[in-house]
Amino acid sequence: MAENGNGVSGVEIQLENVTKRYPGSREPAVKDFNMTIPAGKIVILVGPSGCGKTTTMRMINRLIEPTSGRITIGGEDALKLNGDALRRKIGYAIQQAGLFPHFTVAQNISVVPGLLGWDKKKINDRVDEMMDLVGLDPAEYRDRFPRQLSGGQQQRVGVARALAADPPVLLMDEPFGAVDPITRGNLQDELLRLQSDLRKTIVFVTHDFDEAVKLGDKIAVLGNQSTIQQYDTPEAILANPANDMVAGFVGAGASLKQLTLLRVRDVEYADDALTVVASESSPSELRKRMNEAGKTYALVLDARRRPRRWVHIRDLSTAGSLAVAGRPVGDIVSTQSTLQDALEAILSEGGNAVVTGSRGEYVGTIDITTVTDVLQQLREEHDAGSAAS
Ligand SMILES: Nc1ncnc2c1ncn2[C@@H]1O[C@H](COP(=O)(O)OP(=O)(O)OP(=O)(O)O)[C@@H](O)[C@H]1O
Repeated sequence: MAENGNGVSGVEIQLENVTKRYPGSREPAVKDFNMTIPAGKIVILVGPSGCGKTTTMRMINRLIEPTSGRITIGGEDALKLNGDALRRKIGYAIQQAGLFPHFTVAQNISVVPGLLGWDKKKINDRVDEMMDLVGLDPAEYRDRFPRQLSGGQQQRVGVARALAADPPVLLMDEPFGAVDPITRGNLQDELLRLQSDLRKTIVFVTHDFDEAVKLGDKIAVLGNQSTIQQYDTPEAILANPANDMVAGFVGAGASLKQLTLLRVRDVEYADDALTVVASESSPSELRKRMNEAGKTYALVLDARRRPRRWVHIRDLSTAGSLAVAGRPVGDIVSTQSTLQDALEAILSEGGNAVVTGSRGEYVGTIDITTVTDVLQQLREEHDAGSAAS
């Protein structure tokens, strides 16, 4: 795919005065919709059930024909593109992956390249490349049928299929709606990782505001008939909801949600834990050091300085070696983790969560007061902001 500078392969989409009136309905499902979707960004459409999100999105790839209005994709009139051109330009991934049940994974991923008449070798290479991209080993999964995959794996195949013809635009309709929350979080992380390389223009529909905040460069909060209530960055929407409807959607936990926008590296975490490399010391030496430093807890590291165990000074009188003293470190966060992840780790650890650097090495610890201080500061900034406006 040709890139238009800065590694962006996506193109701008414009919707102008787009209306959809379904036959037999009195009111249009989408009324006079105007939006510019910037090239190479993820734009999320959120809003209550039935507000018109899916109708709006499907008009972009003409699965639904607009009643009136104009849609351009990279400057070209979408309503004038033929089927092949649309498929080349727009990938489409939906909830429950929408895979053909009697096609193998490879055949599913090959559908659009096949329609576009690519030769066999090119298609085969592309299948392997796409499977690697979404983290499925081709040797193992190529010839499986969808029913032989987990829900998360099916979604990955759905994304691979949508990307197979390397379209500049990707439409995703609740693509992770049908999987459990942990798999969903993983799929979201993978999409962000993919997008940092691919820089497609992605339009993504979801009910889930947290998902919107995590994934979106911009979020459009839609009301009935797809009326745009607010179209802005997640930060701006969280800090200043435009009206009561948006505020309701954002929810009372708005400042908590802002924790998903901040990373551990952005805050001042502590780096004063007493640490010891297990193979370089003994329980009695460590006890002496802890007494001198006035610490009741120490963190035992392995030879590569990765955190392994928490020990209380009491554990040291009975332990034979530091490799087995105390208890294993549980949830760990990295400097890249969001404060939301850090908060969960702190709660599950029941105190300090260990922070690691890029190679998994100890760099510090973070506790609940760090998080509550940040929340307090966000609230004060928000109050000052609303007082000023
Ligand atoms: N084929 C159709 N014929 C008639 N009305 C339709 C059709 N498809 C959707 N609608 C109506 O258009 C409106 C918008 O539907 P749409 O599916 O776009 O909403 P949505 O925001 O995506 O909803 P959800 O979040 O529940 O999927 C709804 O009132 C729906 O009943």
